[in-house]
This record gives sequence, structure tokens and C-alpha cells, in this order.
Amino acid sequence: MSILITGGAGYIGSHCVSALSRRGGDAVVVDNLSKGHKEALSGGRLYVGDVGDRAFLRSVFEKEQIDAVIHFAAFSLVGESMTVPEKYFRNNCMAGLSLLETMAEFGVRRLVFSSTAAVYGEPERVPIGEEHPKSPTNPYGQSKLIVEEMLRWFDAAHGLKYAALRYFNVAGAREDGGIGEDHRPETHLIPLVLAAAQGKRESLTLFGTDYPTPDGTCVRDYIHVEDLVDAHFLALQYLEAGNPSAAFNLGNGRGFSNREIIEAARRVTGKPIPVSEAPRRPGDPAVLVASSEKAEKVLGWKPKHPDIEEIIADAWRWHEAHPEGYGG
Ligand SMILES: NC(=O)c1ccc[n+]([C@@H]2O[C@H](COP(=O)([O-])OP(=O)(O)OC[C@H]3O[C@@H](n4cnc5c(N)ncnc54)[C@H](O)[C@@H]3O)[C@@H](O)[C@H]2O)c1
Ligand SMILES: O=c1ccn([C@@H]2O[C@H](COP(=O)(O)OP(=O)(O)O[C@H]3O[C@H](CO)[C@H](O)[C@H](O)[C@H]3O)[C@@H](O)[C@H]2O)c(=O)[nH]1
Repeated sequence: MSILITGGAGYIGSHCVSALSRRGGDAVVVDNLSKGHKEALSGGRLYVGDVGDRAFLRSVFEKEQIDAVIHFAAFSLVGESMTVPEKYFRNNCMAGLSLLETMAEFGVRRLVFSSTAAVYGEPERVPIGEEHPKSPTNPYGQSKLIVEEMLRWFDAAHGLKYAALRYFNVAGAREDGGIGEDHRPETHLIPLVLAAAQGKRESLTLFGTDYPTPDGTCVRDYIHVEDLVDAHFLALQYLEAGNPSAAFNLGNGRGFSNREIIEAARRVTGKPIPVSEAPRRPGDPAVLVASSEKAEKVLGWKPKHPDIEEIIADAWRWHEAHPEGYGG
């Protein structure tokens, strides 16, 4: 069985390709390498091209026997999406549509879609369940919600069954440190904290210390990338078993403040991590914590690495082994 993994050369996609190879599966990777790294691929057949290019996608579907698709390819910088929304609607919605049309054309009827906690916007209550109102506060989250809505209609019209997986904060790296997170630019807290620990940055800029949280900094729910990837295979099995399309939140159900993350990173690395306090980053909700009860009950998903120090330690191993990321 061949699985098409779009965005397979990116951070989460490359962990998925690696996990699929370990399971003896066959990965067909489509990535335009706009953000991804060829070096992150330890298996699978890479087709370099754009998901938005229908002729290119068609050629891949003609050549390969695709049974199901896991769709990671997207842009995901919340801040950038506020200033250049067109980039997000084009790459996430229009390229997404191109993929759905191609799947319908070739009769491929199972899709696991990378959605995000950003579809909920500022939460009315935490932990956030799947039924929580969706009110994105940025074009990135909006673009993912639009794709979720397109999926609903592709299911109704073409019988395309999907699982929309709404990730919370993804972190960590494969346990052997061989692949990891190398976003350019990097905007995520944990890799930036670790860059400060390595002395690659003078300090970590801490955005906002006046939130209505116990220590004044934002609270997030971190999920190990390997646990996240496991959920994709469970979601595929769920769809293969003939179950209806559904959305699932993926997090650990436990929040850590930004200060707690910095403290945990100090313990893990044994390094001082200088911090400079700065105003809030626009668009950041104070608290984002998932209820993943549905994924646990319906998919049988159970994170194996919920410990925040283990998540940070795995990321640290990757950063220490690859101080220049994939460029080193
Ligand atoms: N990292 C997180 O914490 C997080 C949280 C929630 C959701 N997500 C979602 O998960 C997915 C993967 O995130 P990531 O952190 O691995 O991102 P990433 O940027 O590392 O990976 C995305 C990959 O897709 C490729 N790509 C982008 N647009 C493409 C296109 N039009 N055609 C072909 N390839 C294209 C890029 O080159 C890159 O390799 C994204 O959809 C993102 O929105 C990530
Ligand atoms: O240099 C930094 C970087 C981040 N932060 C803070 O750390 C927290 C976490 O920020 P990240 O950028 O690591 O993660 P987000 O919670 O903003 O974003 C994550 O969740 C979003 C959903 O809300 C999207 O899905 C996005 O792709 C995903 O990375 C936030 O309070 C942020 O302000 C800092 O203080 N300093």
C-alpha cells in the first residue's frame, strides 16, 4: 500500500515518512522544498513539485498506486499570515483544492489532513474539545478551517473520507536525533529556547508577561512529534475500517507556561538560558490546552512521550548533533 505524504520533507512530514518506512510501508513524497529539506528524508520516493500544480500531481498519481494521502504541505507562520494572507489562501486552500480534485479524479478516498488548534481562535473554555466554536484569529487558522469545510463537501459529493487532525504545539525529534526541527525562519518556542542554550542566540525573547495565567506567560500544550505521527497511522486505520470522517484534537491535555518551558530547558540542557522580556506577540491566545479524549477513545491513541523534559531532551539531542540544522 502506497501512501502519498505531501510536505514529507518538512518537520512533521519527515518524521511521518521515517515512521512509515519503519513500519514497512511505502511512502510517496511530494514536496516543493520551499521549506523542507531533502536531507530529512530517510525513505520514500521524492517527487519535487507543487501540490497546487494539477498537471504535476496528476503525473504522480498516474505513476504511483496511491491508496491514501497524508497532507502536511502548507505554510504555517501565523505572524506572516497576518500581513500576507494571500500567500496562505493560495498555498493552503488553493493547493489543497488541487489535491482534493486530483484525489477525486483518481478515486483515492482516504485523507489525513494536518489541521491546527488555530481553527478555534481565542478559546472560550479549556481544555478545548472538537465541538468548541471555531473562530480563527489569523488567516493561517482560517485557511485550515476552509480546507476542513471543503473536505466536508468532498465527502458528501465524492465519498472522500477524511480525518482532520488538529495539532496543538508540536515539538521534539526522532529519539536517535537523526532528524528534527529546522524551520527557516524558526518561530517556535522550544527550538528558540534551545538556540539560546547553545549560544546561537544572545537570549530568548519572551513575548508577554502580563497574561491572566499563574506566572503571566502564555500556556501551551506540547505534543511529541513521534506521538503526533502515531495518530496519523491510527487515523488511516480508522478510515480504512469504513468509519465516518471526523476531526480529532491532538495534545497531551496538560499546559505549560512559557516560563515553565524555559525552566525545563535549563534543567535538560544544564545551560543558562538568558531571557529578555518583550511585549505580547499579536494574536497569541493566553491558554491553549487540548482535550484529546476523542482521539484516545475513538482512535485508541495514547501519547508515549508526554513528559515535557523528554520532549525537550529529544529536541536538544537533534540540535546538539546538528547545530546548523540540515545545512550543517
Ligand atoms: N509545527 C507545528 O507545531 C504545527 C502545529 C499545527 C499544525 N501544523 C501543520 O502541520 C503541517 C506540517 O507542519 P511542519 O511544522 O512540519 O511544517 P514544515 O514547513 O516543516 O513542512 C511543510 C512542508 O510542506 C512543503 N510545502 C509547502 N507548501 C507546499 C506546496 N504547495 N507543494 C509542495 N510542498 C509544499 C514545504 O516545503 C515543507 O517541506 C502544516 O500543514 C502545518 O500547518 C504544524
Ligand atoms: O521567541 C519566542 C517564540 C515564542 N514565544 C511564545 O511561546 C508560545 C508558543 O509559541 P509558538 O510559536 O511556539 O507556538 P504557537 O502556540 O504560537 O503556535 C502553534 O500553535 C498554533 C495554533 O494556535 C499553530 O498551529 C502553529 O502552527 C503552532 O506552531 C507563545 O506564547 C509565544 O508568544 C516566545 O515567547 N518567544
